[in-house]
Amino acid sequence: MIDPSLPLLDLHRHLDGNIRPATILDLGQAFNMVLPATTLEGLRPHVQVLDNAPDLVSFLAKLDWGVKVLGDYDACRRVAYENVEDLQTAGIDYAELRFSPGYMAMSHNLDPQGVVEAVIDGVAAGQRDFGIPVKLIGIMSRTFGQAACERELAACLAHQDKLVAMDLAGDELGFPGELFNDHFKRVRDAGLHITVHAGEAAGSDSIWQAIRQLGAERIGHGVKAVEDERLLDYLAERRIGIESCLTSNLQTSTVADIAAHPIHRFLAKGVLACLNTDDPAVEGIELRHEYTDAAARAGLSAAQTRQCQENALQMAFISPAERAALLTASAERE
Ligand SMILES: O=c1[nH]cnc2c1ncn2[C@@H]1O[C@H](CO)[C@@H](O)[C@H]1O
Ligand SMILES: [Zn+2]
Repeated sequence: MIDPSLPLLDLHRHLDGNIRPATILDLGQAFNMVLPATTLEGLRPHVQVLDNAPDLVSFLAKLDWGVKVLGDYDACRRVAYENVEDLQTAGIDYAELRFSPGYMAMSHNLDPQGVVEAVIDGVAAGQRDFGIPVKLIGIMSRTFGQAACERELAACLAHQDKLVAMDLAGDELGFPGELFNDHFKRVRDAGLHITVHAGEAAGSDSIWQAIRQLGAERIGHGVKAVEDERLLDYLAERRIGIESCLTSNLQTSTVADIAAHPIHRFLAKGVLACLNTDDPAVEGIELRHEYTDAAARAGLSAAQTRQCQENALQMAFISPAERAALLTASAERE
């Protein structure tokens, strides 16, 4: 359930995991590309998870067509802009949109730094037109190795004043966090916030690693924290929040069933956990679905979903004044 007197925040949302199927068709045509289908219905099974994927890497393959059609910087600008429009349609009051410039640049040999600029530009135009506050998080896609992540990091740091944080995403089992210790030292030196995808495909050790070696202040997914009581205590004490994504965790087979998701354990332990979408277009869901259907299936009460809304407000990479403004705006809506 969503409490309308509190703001609705999406803190874990991949901009490049939320490219509209209609836009994929349109851009595919504009760049003379052969897509697997020429109609929306035909394209859907190639860009959306219809049956749960057997594992994370198979799930992630569904994001590929979205970035394959990014033939120039205008295309990147367009998807960034449409992402802000989607926030308005979804009734979201504030979002942190994350993106992997190297992944977006890859298919057409774009310059990752040009992609960063186009995304910043498209989101700024979206904010002007739709009036939704948005912050950007740069992603290093671990799937493509250390050198590719160095290029992504350099592209992001060239515009670090326009980004609020850095993240590490992609194939967690194939590319453990240890490979990226030096990258995150540079992120810390730059003074950006840090959130890391951890404990999704790999176990609780990966979460400890993200906190102790990478400097994570928040954890994306963190499902496997439930294996380690000491870690749960540590997360609660240090107020390291968990960005939960219930439907995503089902679709990647991280959990067998939403009813088995550990979010209620996190909340019972006093861990700051909140609900998020992850890759809305690929999953075929929006944040409202997570707060209503998925939350109900996870066994969350109205008090607990309200707690998630409050936790998101605590976890967001915003100033006290920005937090107060979000609270005032939602209170006035009542
Ligand atoms: O649920 C997820 N877990 C791990 N990585 C993800 C997830 N969703 C998307 N990406 C990764 O994020 C980058 C694009 O923003 C890509 O590397 C994609 O594979
Ligand atoms: Zn994610």
